[in-house]
Amino acid sequence: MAEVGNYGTDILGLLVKASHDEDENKRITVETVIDECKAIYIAGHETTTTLLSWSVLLLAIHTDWQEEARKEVLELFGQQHPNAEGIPRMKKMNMIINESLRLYPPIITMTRKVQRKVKLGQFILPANINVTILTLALHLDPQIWGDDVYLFKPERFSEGIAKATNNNPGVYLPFGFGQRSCVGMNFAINETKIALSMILQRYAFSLSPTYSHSPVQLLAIRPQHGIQVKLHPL
Ligand code: HEM
Repeated sequence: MAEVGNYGTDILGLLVKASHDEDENKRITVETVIDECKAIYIAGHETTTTLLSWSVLLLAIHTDWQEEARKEVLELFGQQHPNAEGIPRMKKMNMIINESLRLYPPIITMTRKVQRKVKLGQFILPANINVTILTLALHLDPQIWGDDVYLFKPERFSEGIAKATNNNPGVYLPFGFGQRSCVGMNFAINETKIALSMILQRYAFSLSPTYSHSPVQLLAIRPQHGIQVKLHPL
């Protein structure tokens, strides 16, 4: 139990603490606390769920990578729950997640407001317009990724994101870029690694013939009819 006045150090605790700040100028309203909770819930739930779903689809199709991932999970954790020492050492899993996020970024566009008139390449952008960045178009550009751009090839990321993008961080944006990039990135990646590991420890899975491919944008890009896989207990 938290003591009175001690709200804990998780995000909710920090928000509640800020709503009780003695300095009126720093204090936030209860409405702001509620808004922030809604933002975190919405930004954090759909996105991670869809990443996990598309990763399962890709591994159900590419069973060679599923085997590679399972081998890594069993080497690191055996049948134990994934732990804090092993999770950062998951190289194959990282490659698979990076490639899933390239092909199926849950958030496919981002918007930035132009604060003041600025020259961007050959364009002059006036102040107060919104610029939309097409994440998906960048992720599927053959000039950046090569002619095999539509293929699931986690080996692109075998030497990290910088190498895969030729040191151009602006072409791979699953979590955005700059000061307003995703605050939940590490949390989401760890959560996905844990969930996938626990599935791989227990089941082999293959794509069901009833699956029908139909990505649809409902906030995040999600599979319209779900993802049906056949589970084979190990
Ligand atoms: C696979 C999972 C996720 C993906 C793909 C994702 C993607 C993104 C993207 C593209 C942005 C916009 C960044 C920008 O404009 O540069 C964003 C912002 C944000 N994300 Fe995530 N996100 C994920 C998980 C999460 C989780 C788990 C949380 C919270 C626990 C979260 C909280 C937020 C918040 C609060 C923002 C707004 C940040 C700001 O405006 O300063 N996200 N996310």
